[in-house]
Formats: sequence, structure tokens, C-alpha cells
Amino acid sequence: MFNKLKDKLNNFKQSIGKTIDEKAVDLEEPIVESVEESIGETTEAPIEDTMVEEVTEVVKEVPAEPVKVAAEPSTQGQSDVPESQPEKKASFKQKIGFAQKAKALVFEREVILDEDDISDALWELEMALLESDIAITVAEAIVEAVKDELVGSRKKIGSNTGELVEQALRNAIYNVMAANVFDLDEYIEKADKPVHIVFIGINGTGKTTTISKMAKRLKDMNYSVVIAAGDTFRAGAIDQIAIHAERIGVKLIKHQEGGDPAAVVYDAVQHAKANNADVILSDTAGRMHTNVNLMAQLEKVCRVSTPDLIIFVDEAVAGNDAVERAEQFNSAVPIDGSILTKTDADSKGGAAISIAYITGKPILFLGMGQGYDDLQKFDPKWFVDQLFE
Ligand SMILES: Nc1nc2c(ncn2[C@@H]2O[C@H](COP(=O)(O)OP(=O)(O)OP(=O)(O)O)[C@@H](O)[C@H]2O)c(=O)[nH]1
Repeated sequence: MFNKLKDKLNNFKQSIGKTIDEKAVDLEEPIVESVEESIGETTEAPIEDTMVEEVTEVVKEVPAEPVKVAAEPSTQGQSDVPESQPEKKASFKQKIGFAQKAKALVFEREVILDEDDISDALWELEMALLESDIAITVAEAIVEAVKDELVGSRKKIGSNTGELVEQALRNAIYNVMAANVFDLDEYIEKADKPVHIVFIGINGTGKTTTISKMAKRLKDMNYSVVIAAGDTFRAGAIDQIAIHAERIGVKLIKHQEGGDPAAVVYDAVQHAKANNADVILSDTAGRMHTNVNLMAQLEKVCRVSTPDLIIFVDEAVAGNDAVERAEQFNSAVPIDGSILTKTDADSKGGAAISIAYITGKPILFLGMGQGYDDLQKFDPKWFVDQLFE
């Protein structure tokens, strides 16, 4: 899942991590030189690791502003270092000199990046996001957020620059995906029953399979479910959903092929009310938002049996097309959220990253396979973890 995108993010991590490391080395060199100069005043020996360790030990001993005490011996014979130990005092003074200069090197490995340092890498990142089918406004928002996090502020980079970059990427992607998170389980639990959910989208993206997965999931949660076979348009659609309903063991309300879908959905709602069912899942025929007749039919379905939720279903593998369709459907029939199918076959991840940001409506679930249990409740944190696992 999302393998190409993972590679691209990893490339960015490495390229910008290298830039930070190079900049940090540039900043550290003058410190090393000044430490060497200081050492040179007292010894001919080159700087060695053991010296840095020794300095580290001394840094721990040195108070925040130690110079007044140790650097200049008191003319009145007052010093924190006893007069009776002149050699020890001199050595302590030298070590403090190194310690202060090396402190930044040893403990405070920090860097301040400016935009020029990372502008090439950010450009590469934006290209990589666009190649991954992430919508342009979303790619720009991610790049801007990464830039804001990395540029300008003083960064403690520690030993692993990759982590610093990864965190900036994680935060940026999480923030574009976490818009309006909506918990369907909580909604169903609290809502008056029956809860009526209508599924819309184009042909062949996995709507019927998704309704079946959802029916199984809700049944497993001990809800009673009724499916409305509202796709009366496509030959074989009613038989297809009837097979699923029978396998899962939930009630199906169906009419003849070519019948009025609004009447099927109305009957399903009446049946649910009469039998105290908890949830009605209404299938609808696949359609483009530009198909005037089918959109009018969909409006009729929604008018006759007002749904509590309208969920847009599309396939993640369609990338930007899926996002554009979601936007178009959302302006025709306001949706409450999206489900993206076939994420198991999607190497780019662009639709999943873009769709909530573009529509302003949350992703609710991801389809991750053809089995009934291959429906993953969407959690932006889980998603971001997948990208960096
Ligand atoms: N790999 C994979 N395949 C899926 C997933 N969801 C659905 N499919 C497959 O996609 C194909 C189309 O699914 P359907 O559920 O028939 O599509 P539909 O949108 O109902 O089609 P229409 O009835 O024409 O609107 C089927 O072969 C499904 O098994 C998924 O999450 N992963």
C-alpha cells in the first residue's frame, strides 16, 4: 500500500536530512577551530575523542556562568579553587575554556535553516506529491507546513536529522487529513434509530461491495441492518447485492430491475421502522454528477426518504479523478463523508491524502481488499504511520 509515495517521502527525508547535516557541519567547524586554538594555547596535541569526553565531564561540573570564578584568578587571593592546588587550578581553567567553546558541539547540536537551504528539496517534495496524485492545493499546503516547521526556528538536530524531517512531514500530512474527523460508530450509537445511510458514486468503484462490508461490520456490532437494493439501473446489480445480503444474513428490500429506486428505498425505510431495525444501507445506481436524469433520480431518493447520512464512495486508485468527483458530487448532493475503496491496490495515496481537505468532509473508511472484513475505519494517525512504517 502506498509504496511509491513511501519511497518519495523517504527520498525527501534523506535529501533534506543531508542538507541539514551539511549545514550543521558548516556551523560546527568554527567551533572546532576555536576549540583547537584553545587547546593549542596549552598543548600541541590534536583534538581527540577522549578530549571531548573529558570536556563533557567538565561541562557537567561548570556552572552556567563560571568564567568570573575560574577564568581570572582573584587578585585578592579569592577563588573557588584552593590556592594550595595551583596546578589543578590551571588545568581546571583550561578545561573550562574548552568546555564552554565545545559545549555547543557536544550538547547543543543546533541549526537554523533558512529557506534557501531547503528550497530545492521543497520543490522536489512538491513535485513528488503531485506525481503521487495529491491535489495541487493539498500538495502546496503540505509543502508550506513542512517549510514553516523546518525554516527559521532553532532546531536541535541531535544525531538523527531524518527524525526531524519525518516529524515535519508527519505533522503536515496529518493536518491536511484530519479535517472534520467523524466517528460513524459513535454517531450510529447515539442517533435515533433507524439510521438511514445512502451510498453514492460512479459505476464500478466498489459501492456494492462496500455496502456489504458495512452491513457485515454493523451486524457484527449487533445492529439489525436492512439493505435497500436501490441500483435498479444496472443489469445484475440487484442479484449481486442479494447474494451479499444472503451471505451476510441481513434483510434486503428489492424491486424489479428498472423500477423506481426512490420507491425501493422508501419501502426499506418503512420495513426498518416497522421491524425496529437499527440501520438502513441504501445502494444507488452508479452515475456521473453530470448525468442530469440520474442526479434528479438521486435527489428524489433523498427527498422521499431523507437520509441521515450521504456517503460518497470512490476508488483510491483513481487518484485525482476520485477527488474531483467527490468535489462535484458534494456540490450537487452535499455528502457527509467519503469511503475510498481499493487502497490495497493503490501505490500513490494521493486520493486518500487529498479528499478530506478538498471536500471539507472526512474519510470514514478505507476499503482494503475484496473480503467482507477488509474495511478499515479511517484514522489519520494510523494512515500517517503507514506512510513511515
Ligand atoms: N482490491 C479491492 N477490490 C475491491 C475493493 N472494493 C471493491 N472491490 C472490487 O471492485 C469491483 C467492483 O465492485 P462493486 O462493488 O461491484 O462496484 P460498484 O461500485 O457497486 O459497481 P456498480 O454496481 O456498477 O456501481 C469488484 O470486483 C469488487 O470485488 C477493495 O477495497 N479492494
